[in-house]
Amino acid sequence: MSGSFTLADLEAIVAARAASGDPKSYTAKLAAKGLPKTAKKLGEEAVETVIAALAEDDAALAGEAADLLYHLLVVLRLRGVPLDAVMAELQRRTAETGLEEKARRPTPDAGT
Ligand SMILES: N=c1c2ncn([C@@H]3O[C@H](COP(=O)(O)OP(=O)(O)OP(=O)(O)O)[C@@H](O)[C@H]3O)c2ncn1[C@@H]1O[C@H](COP(=O)(O)O)[C@@H](O)[C@H]1O
Repeated sequence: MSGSFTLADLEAIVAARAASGDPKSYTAKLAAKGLPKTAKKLGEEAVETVIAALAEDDAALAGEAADLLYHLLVVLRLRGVPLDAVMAELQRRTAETGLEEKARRPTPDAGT
């Protein structure tokens, strides 16, 4: 059980470790590589999560999802986007259904 541990708690850990310069910190090492490398890593974790969702057991999927959320928080940190901004957007979307929100999105340019 995770108790009261939240993504906001992990966000604070990520912020502190990214700024720590601690040679033993994976977060510091990743942050030092910069946004392009970290974003690429996030993409890899997303693919690994998809593979786990389709072909692995529940524990493997939970592990890959944890890797994905952690790497997302590192990317958000490097971009200076607080988790609160993501949560505010998700909360705003609760006012309507996903399909209603989708219908309001700009349609892709058909090339005309
Ligand atoms: N939640 C995580 C977390 N999830 C995944 N990972 C790391 O993400 C990496 C993903 O593994 P991969 O095999 O995909 O990648 P890798 O080959 O190890 O790394 P690359 O060389 O590919 O970059 C592993 O090294 C994991 O340890 C994490 N590292 C840190 N945290 C949290 O961050 C805290 C601080 O960690 P440090 O910054 O290491 O002190 C920890 O106490 C945790 O709470």
